[in-house]
Amino acid sequence: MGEQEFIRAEHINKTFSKQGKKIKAVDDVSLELYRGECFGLIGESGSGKSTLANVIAGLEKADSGAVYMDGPGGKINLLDAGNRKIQKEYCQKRQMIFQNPRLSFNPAMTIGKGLEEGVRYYTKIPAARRKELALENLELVGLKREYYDRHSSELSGGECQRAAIARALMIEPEFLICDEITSALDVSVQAQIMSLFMEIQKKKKMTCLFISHDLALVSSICNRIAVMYNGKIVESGDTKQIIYHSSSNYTQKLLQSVFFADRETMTRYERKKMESSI
Ligand SMILES: Nc1ncnc2c1ncn2[C@@H]1O[C@H](COP(=O)(O)OP(=O)(O)OP(=O)(O)O)[C@@H](O)[C@H]1O
Repeated sequence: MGEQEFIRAEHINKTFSKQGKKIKAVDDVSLELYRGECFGLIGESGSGKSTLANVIAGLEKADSGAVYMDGPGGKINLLDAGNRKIQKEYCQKRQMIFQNPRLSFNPAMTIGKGLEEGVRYYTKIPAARRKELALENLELVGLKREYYDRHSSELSGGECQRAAIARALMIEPEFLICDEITSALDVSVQAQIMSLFMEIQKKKKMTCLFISHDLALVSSICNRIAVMYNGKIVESGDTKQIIYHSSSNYTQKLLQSVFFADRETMTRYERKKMESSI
């Protein structure tokens, strides 16, 4: 049976203006994600990954392009600004996890209340059940129930990213967008967060757009990847195919720097994952 399409971005363009200069952050990008897959988006810093993700998430307005998903009566364009109902429904289906987990939480609010925010906004679930849900999700990510009453400043970086994952799971999203979720963490903590993330993604069968500049990490968890450079997707498809038979000079350079030059500086976890993935 063929893969079932979950979301499709078509001809996305986004330009920023900075000090009178135009920066083409995303340049005519099209991308398709299958239901339940973890799709990797890689590329160096400034290549446009976050901007593309923000457009797909509905957090950034594109200059042009469309993002299609199944809706009542057929495909709907999520970028259709006129349709607030569609946008609210989509926001309930997707969640983002960012590089800096502390920014996911209001420092004045307890972790528990931070977890409950989305549920309070999107659903009519009563307060007692909201609290139960928050406690259940804290447990799911390996945090004790007492973290419910703590503040983000009282958590380590890794604990805070666990809490951010729990927060993202609260409204049971179908689609997770993960933007460099381990880059701000210590190497040993990165491995723990990655195995937690992979376990949850598989268990909940969520579709995921996983963004990272770390090709070794992405190739260890994603069967399909896209490589971005200068706002464009220079290559996309099967991860192994791209690693072994890349047709793009840029990907080849990226591969050389990650898999060969940096081999010595890789952590044992990264090396093991990379080697088992190719
Ligand atoms: N709000 C903004 N205003 C002006 N320029 C921006 C803005 N956001 C991004 N850019 C520019 O757009 C380009 C793409 O940035 P983007 O953050 O999408 O890249 P990235 O691949 O995610 O990089 P990183 O891995 O460092 O996060 C960069 O040149 C960046 O400076």
